[in-house]
Parts: sequence; structure tokens; C-alpha cells
Amino acid sequence: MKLQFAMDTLTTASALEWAAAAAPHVDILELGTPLIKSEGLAAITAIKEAHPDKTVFADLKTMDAGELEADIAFAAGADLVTVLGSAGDSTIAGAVKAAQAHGKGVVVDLIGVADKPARAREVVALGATFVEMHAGLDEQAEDGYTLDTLLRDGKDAGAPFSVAGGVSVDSIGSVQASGADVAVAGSAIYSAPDIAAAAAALRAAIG
Ligand SMILES: O=C(CO)[C@H](O)[C@H](O)COP(=O)(O)O
Repeated sequence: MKLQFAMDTLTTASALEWAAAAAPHVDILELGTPLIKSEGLAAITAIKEAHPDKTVFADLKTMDAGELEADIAFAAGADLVTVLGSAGDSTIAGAVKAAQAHGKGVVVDLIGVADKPARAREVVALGATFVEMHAGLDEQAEDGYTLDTLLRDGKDAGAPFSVAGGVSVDSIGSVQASGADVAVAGSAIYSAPDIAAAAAALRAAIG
């Protein structure tokens, strides 16, 4: 299972600092949606230039204009971009078209989708590289939130998937046991006092 570091920050400078600390321990460097909204496509280029050996993931959360938004992010250096699973099939197909033109990939984020396994199968048929079983920061703050539903949906999907939703050193083992291809960790790394140590601990937990 691969490890993805979601850098939910507002400045390219802090993302570069975080990425430098975590890079030895992670496979995928994610530019969080707030970072891209704050700094624009230049942030993608900065991270890719600093870490050409890493998969750079631009969390665009595209809902419309799939081909256009994906194209500009790939041109800026992204290897993977996200499109929302609640977007129309034509939006997802458009992003896949751009990915094929660049030799890159599309991840479909199933945040807010009621039947995630069914939508996962549909979007993989449209050409998505994998889906993200995702509970966002707001859903994580709701009473009684656990990762369990995401892990069950991943197992049921029959499609390649990542899991994002407050993955921690305590829960990453259950993510791996679910058969996930990628574990995404944001706050478990960037909120830790030592980013390198937190990323290393997650890596050690999954071997
Ligand atoms: O995409 C996101 C929020 O929409 C986050 O980047 C994702 O949820 C991972 O961060 P965390 O581990 O803190 O949940």
C-alpha cells in the first residue's frame, strides 16, 4: 500500500517545507484543495520541481470543465488530479481524456456520494485510475464519525481505491487490511510536532 501526504496548508512555502520533511517516507505528495485555491497552479509546479521523483497529486475536486481543469494541472506538473464522483460522467470522461493526452491519471473523489461502491465501478469504467473513499474534514468533525464505513465501501467496490478521512497511526493498519491501494494522511502528519517522525511512523505501521 502506498502512503499519500495531504498538505492542507495555504502557502507554497509551508508545503515545500512539509514535503521536504515527509518525502523520504511517503510515495505521493498531495497539494490540498485550499493550497491550490490559495496559491494557484504555480504551487503544483513548485512541488513537482522540488520532488520530481514523487507522484504529485493535485486535489482539484473538479465538478465541471473536467478536461480543461485537468489539462492545466497536468501541464503545471501534476501526475494525478481529482474529479468529484458527484460530477457528471462527461466531466469525468473529459478529465480522463486530458490524462490520456498527458500520460497521467485521474482519481475520482467519492466525498458526499451516497453509494460509493456503485459509483466507484462506474467511474473506473470511465477510465479513472482509482477512487478515493473519502470523508472530508467537516464529516470527520461530526459526532460518532469513524473510518469503518469507508473501509467497508472500499472492500465492496471491487475497484482500486484510496482511503482519506483522518487516517492516523492507530487506524492505518485497518486501512491496509481493507485492501486499500493508498492510505491518505493529512492532519496526522502536518499537525504533528515533528512531520518527518509522523510520516516515518505511518510508514513503519504499514511496512
Ligand atoms: O481532502 C481533504 C479534505 O477535503 C484532506 O486532504 C483529506 O481528508 C486528508 O486529510 P486528513 O487525513 O486530515 O483527513
